[in-house]
Amino acid sequence: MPARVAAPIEVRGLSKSFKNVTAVSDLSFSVPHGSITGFLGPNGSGKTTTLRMILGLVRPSDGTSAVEGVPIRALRDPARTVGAVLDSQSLHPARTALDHLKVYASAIGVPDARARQVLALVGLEDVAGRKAGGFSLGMRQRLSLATALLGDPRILVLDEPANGLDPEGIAWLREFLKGFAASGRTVLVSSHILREVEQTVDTLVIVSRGALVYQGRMEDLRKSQQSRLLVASSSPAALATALAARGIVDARSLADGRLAVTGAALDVVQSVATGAGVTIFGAVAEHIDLEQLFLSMTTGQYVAGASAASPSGYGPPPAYPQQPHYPGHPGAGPPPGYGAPAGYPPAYAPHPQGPMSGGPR
Ligand SMILES: Nc1ncnc2c1ncn2[C@@H]1O[C@H](COP(=O)(O)OP(=O)(O)OP(=O)(O)O)[C@@H](O)[C@H]1O
Repeated sequence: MPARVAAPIEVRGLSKSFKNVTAVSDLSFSVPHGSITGFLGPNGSGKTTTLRMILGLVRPSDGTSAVEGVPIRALRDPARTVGAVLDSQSLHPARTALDHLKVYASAIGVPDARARQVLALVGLEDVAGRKAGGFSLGMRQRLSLATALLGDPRILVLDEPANGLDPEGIAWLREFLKGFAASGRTVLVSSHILREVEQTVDTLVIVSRGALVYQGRMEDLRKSQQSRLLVASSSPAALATALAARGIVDARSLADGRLAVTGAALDVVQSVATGAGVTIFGAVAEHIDLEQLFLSMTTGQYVAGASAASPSGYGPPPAYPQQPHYPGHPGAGPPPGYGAPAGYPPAYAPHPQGPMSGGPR
């Protein structure tokens, strides 16, 4: 029997509390080899803390994490194994892109020539001699990524790399990551916006309040989306009764008088209506998009799609507007630094972080 190949990243029962804040709670998941795994969750749901624990920068309160089967500190060649971009520090503003990379190249023991190679990989070769202080956010993100690539790692860990990028930057990142994974390598990328990574990731780990709410393939999540028919008829009550008699029990009245029917095709609804003497005036299919599904998983809140007249009767009763959830800040709204406008205040500036830099907190 072939030996079991260790997952690129595996966490088991990982937990972290900061004083009275539980940031991560009994979290287990594994990142499949060759995947682009999206690590999704709202602000404050414990993503950064988890990534920092995986990278050995935060000491777990409980549980374990492994990179290619071993704790990160036991890796023989960490820079060749995993490259990371976290958002904790800023680039030195007075240092050129090339110099910045050379400093890191020397720290991890790779030749200076690699600095130019990674600049080319991220499309920054033309600005190699420019100071990072004058870089746009997108350029800084690319430079951070270039730094993470210096060791030619098999695994990339990226914390919200699309944050603040324009659509062109996001498209570029998507293609870059797909190319990286297509070469048999693995990506773990966090985001608080599913739509932002929807076209990039093939596997999902979704967390809410520090705990796992979904792990699986993107494709399976898509398939699990149920669409419903919004039916306008001469008698919604009679139609609901007739549908129930045919075993179609998920039919709910909407505030606008339509019936929302789940689990039946239009021709079936039409034939049941005809049999019951009910006239159908019109029907539209409502599709729940993934972002709404994501919101319902992570906040317990269902937000109606644009095509829906009303969300009533669908999922948990929505209370509009609903406060986002910030663990550790019950009812207090966002903690300082959260919900910051687009653009990177210094505390959020991305920074490539070699897995061995800094000690665990
Ligand atoms: N060093 C720390 N000291 C105290 N509390 C912390 C610390 N780091 C994180 N937390 C708290 O832990 C919780 C999870 O934070 P974390 O940054 O891991 O979430 P996140 O999902 O990455 O959020 P975001 O998307 O906003 O970065 C939050 O309530 C946060 O305030």
